[in-house]
Amino acid sequence: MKIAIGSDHGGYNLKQVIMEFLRDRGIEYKDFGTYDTNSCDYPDYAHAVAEAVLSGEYEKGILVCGTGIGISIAANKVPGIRAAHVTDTFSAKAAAQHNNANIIALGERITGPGLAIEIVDAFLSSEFEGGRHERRVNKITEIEKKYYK
Ligand SMILES: O=C(CO)[C@H](O)[C@H](O)COP(=O)(O)O
Repeated sequence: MKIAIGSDHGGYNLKQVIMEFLRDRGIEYKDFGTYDTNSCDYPDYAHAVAEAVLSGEYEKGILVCGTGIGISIAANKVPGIRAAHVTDTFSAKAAAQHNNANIIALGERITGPGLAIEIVDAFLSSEFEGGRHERRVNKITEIEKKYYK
């Protein structure tokens, strides 16, 4: 599994913790920035990670900003992206199993490093269950198609 990861300055430190976890687990990843704690704009990194996931080269994405909110909103503007802003492991698991989320977004100013690792682990180790959930996810795609030509 290859993971695309990105953050703004507000998520930079938590991203380092998550990347260490991925390295320890032997999970391949690419960091799409930002590469320091200088103030920057989260949509830039949301967009880069969203495109990387859409390209098919990366199976899932992880985004971090201060709250996880802005960076998930921005990623969700990209058709085909289902970015779930999560603050607990139950949601992280359900995001994969029910929503077929291809990105999770976390907030460094909200979620501590220990919980963040558990959230990432839950997301990466859970799979889409299909069935009734597939019908619902397909309806999300239908909505997208109405607005993005
Ligand atoms: O959480 C975020 C977006 O949802 C950003 O990380 C946050 O808004 C950055 O704030 P500041 O420029 O004050 O560090």
